Amino acid sequence: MISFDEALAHVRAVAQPLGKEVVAVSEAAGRVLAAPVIARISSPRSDVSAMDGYAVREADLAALPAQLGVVGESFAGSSWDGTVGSGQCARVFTGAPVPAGADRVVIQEDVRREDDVAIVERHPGNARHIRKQGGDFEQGDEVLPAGRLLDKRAIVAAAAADAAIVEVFTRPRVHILSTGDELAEPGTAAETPDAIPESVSLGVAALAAEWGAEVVGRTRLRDDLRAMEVAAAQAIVDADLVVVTGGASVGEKDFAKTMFEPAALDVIFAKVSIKPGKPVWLGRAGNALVMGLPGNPTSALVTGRLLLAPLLAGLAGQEVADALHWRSARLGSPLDACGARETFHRAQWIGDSVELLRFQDSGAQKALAEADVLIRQSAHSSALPLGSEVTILDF
Ligand SMILES: Nc1nc2c(c(=O)[nH]1)N[C@H]1C(S)=C(S)[C@@H](COP(=O)(O)OP(=O)(O)OC[C@H]3O[C@@H](n4cnc5c(N)ncnc54)[C@H](O)[C@@H]3O)O[C@H]1N2
Ligand code: MOO
Repeated sequence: MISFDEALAHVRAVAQPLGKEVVAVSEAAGRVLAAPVIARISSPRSDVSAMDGYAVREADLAALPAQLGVVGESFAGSSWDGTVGSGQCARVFTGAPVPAGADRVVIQEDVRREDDVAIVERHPGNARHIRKQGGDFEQGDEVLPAGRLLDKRAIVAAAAADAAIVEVFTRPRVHILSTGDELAEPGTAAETPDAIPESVSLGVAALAAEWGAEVVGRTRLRDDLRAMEVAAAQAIVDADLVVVTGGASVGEKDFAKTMFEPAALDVIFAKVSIKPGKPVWLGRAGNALVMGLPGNPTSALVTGRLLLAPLLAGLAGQEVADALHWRSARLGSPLDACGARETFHRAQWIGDSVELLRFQDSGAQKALAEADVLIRQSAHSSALPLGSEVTILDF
């Protein structure tokens, strides 16, 4: 059995971007840049006011009160092209270009207006309230590098660079096959003895979308090998990555790998020394990758988080490491010594420490919803008292 780090090395080796395409910036949120975004304009485009008020000359504030003639008005979107001379000022609003001649803005709360005269009675302080031209970025600057995920913050920067289109990596197409005679569509299990709601594929689909995939299919299969082979043959044509849930272990009807044998499944790894999720596997069939997750819901979501998320990150153009930001936290409950498998405990933030959930069963579903983080504990490591520092991953 291989270790988690060895499994991750296999994932890294196959997690290469699939292709590139050009999309409208308005459709690009959640995608990964395949080329940098270069600014077509500077931001701000010129020196602009940071406040609503009056553009004045600092020298005119040397003797107070200052009485300044209002000679123009500059708005964001329609500037005034005049010049503020000595003893003059111009009305300006937030985001409006500061007229020539002026070197500071006095906020309107510090100005008394009498007809066409603005009166400044007390010195308004040192803040000039002017955003310098190019203070954020200059025309021609690289605003975002290739490889950057266009999250809610980066998409603002891309649009601010005046990009109508961006080059992004194609999204991996994922088909999820869930296996098991006991599985029923949620909402129909109660009527049939021994049936259970098929829950796992919904979580895997949500995880896949979160990591940049396009979920092209979600199919529930009975443990009928012939029908499973047909579904497998179709899925590897329609998708870049097929995720199979369940049937990963050694049961008589565990056909998750067998169903891909007519498609010449090449197994990259099978079984990883982790708890939960030991039966997780990865292979290739035709042009598609195939990842098998254990059927136990907590095992499926933990292995999905640990191995599927990094695989998808890489296929979608990010780094595998982007999906695994390990950090440290304090234990809010003691941890027993670890067994032979590296363990990923489900835990919850309580204040500023992480507490183990009481129910650690790999079949857990309600407790799964309560797990904020995974605590990583090395195989054979000793027990840890409350307050110890541990390595965690957002779940
Ligand atoms: N003799 C052994 N038995 C088992 C071993 C082993 O090494 N030797 N490994 C155990 C471990 S660890 C795990 S994890 C499970 C994984 O088994 P499978 O991947 O074959 O999963 P199934 O048997 O199909 O299902 C397990 C469990 O999960 C429920 N399930 C399955 N799919 C779904 C779904 N889509 N939605 C909701 N629930 C699902 C299923 O009903 C079972 O209760 O094997 C151990 N056994
Ligand atoms: O790996 Mo299984 O998930 O321990 O039950």
